[in-house]
Amino acid sequence: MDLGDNAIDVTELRRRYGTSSAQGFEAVRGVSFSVEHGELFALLGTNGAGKTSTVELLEGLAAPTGGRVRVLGHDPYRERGRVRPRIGVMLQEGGFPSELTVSETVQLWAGCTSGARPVGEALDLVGMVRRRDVRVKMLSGGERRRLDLALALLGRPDVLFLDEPTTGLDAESRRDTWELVRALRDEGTTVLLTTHYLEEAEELADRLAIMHQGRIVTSGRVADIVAERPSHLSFTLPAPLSAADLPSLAQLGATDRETDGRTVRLRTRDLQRTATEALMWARHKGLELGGLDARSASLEEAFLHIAQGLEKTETAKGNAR
Ligand SMILES: Nc1ncnc2c1ncn2[C@@H]1O[C@H](COP(=O)(O)OP(=O)(O)OP(=O)(O)O)[C@@H](O)[C@H]1O
Repeated sequence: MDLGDNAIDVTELRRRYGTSSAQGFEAVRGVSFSVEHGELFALLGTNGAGKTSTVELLEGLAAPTGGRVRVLGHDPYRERGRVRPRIGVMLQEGGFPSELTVSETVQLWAGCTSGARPVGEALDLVGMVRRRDVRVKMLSGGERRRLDLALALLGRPDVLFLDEPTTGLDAESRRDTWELVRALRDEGTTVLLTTHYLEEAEELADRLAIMHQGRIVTSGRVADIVAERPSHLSFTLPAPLSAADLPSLAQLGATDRETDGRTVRLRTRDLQRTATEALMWARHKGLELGGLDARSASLEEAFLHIAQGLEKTETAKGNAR
C-alpha cells in the first residue's frame, strides 16, 4: 500500500443522469474532498443531496461525467480489478436470495471473496451468530443491515463504504455497530460513511462534509463545524421576576436572548462565562433558577442552521426572479 497518498481523493467530481445534457440531471456538481488512511469521513446532506450518487462513483459502480476519483491510488471504475478486492461495500439495499440462511448467504459471498474471513468470525463481528440458521426472509430490517455489514467486512477491506449502516436498527444495535466501526477504524480501516443520523456522524466521524444539491457546502472536523455555532444557557426565573430583571447581555457575556414567560434562553460564545455570571447573579439575589440547562452547540444545530440558511437563500433567489 502506498501510504504517501490519501486513501480517497476526489477532485471536481460530477455525475449527470441521462445522456443528453439538456434533459439530464446533474446530481453531483463539482465535489472535492480527500480521506486519509485510517480516517473516518462522513458525508451528510439533505434528502437528494447527492451522497449516494457520489459514493457509487467511489465504489466504481459508475463512471463520473467529470472530475477525478482515486481510491487507494487507483481509478475505481477503470481499474476495478485493483480496487474491488480491497474495498468493502455496504449498500443501502442489500439484495439477498431470501430462501438462504444467514450462514449460507455469508458462505456464498465468501466464495467470491479472496482471503475471506471465516463465516463464524464475520457473523460474530456483527452479533449474528445466534441467527446463523435463520432464513434471510425471516430477518428483521435491522438484522438484514447487520448481515449486509458482515458481507462488507468479509474481505478485511482497507476501505469500507457504509451507506446509512444503522437505518432500521434499534438503539442498542446501533451502539453495537458504532463500537464495531470504531474498532475497525482503530485497526486502520479507512471508513466513508453516509448517514441521516447527525448523532452518528458526531459519534464516529473524524471529519465530515455536508452536501446540498450536488455540492459540498461545508466540511471539516466535527468540533470545528460545531464551534461556529453558539451555545445556550436556559433557566426559569422565580416569580415575580422577568427577563427585564436580569443583568445586561454584555454583563452576562451573551449575544442575545429569547424569553417565553419567565423562561429565558441565552445564546453565548462563552458558555462558562455566561453560566458563571448568571449563577453568581442568582446567588447574590438569593434566587433559585429553575430547569437550569447549559448546552454546547450540537452538530444537529449546525446542520439545521446550514440547511435553513440555504433554504432562505434559495427562496430569496426565487423571489428575485
Ligand atoms: N438513476 C437516476 N436517474 C435520475 N436521477 C437520479 C437517479 N438516481 C438519483 N437521482 C437523483 O439525483 C439526486 C441525488 O440523489 P442521491 O440518491 O445521490 O441523493 P442522497 O443524498 O443519497 O439522498 P438520500 O439522503 O435521500 O438518500 C436526487 O435528486 C435523485 O432524484
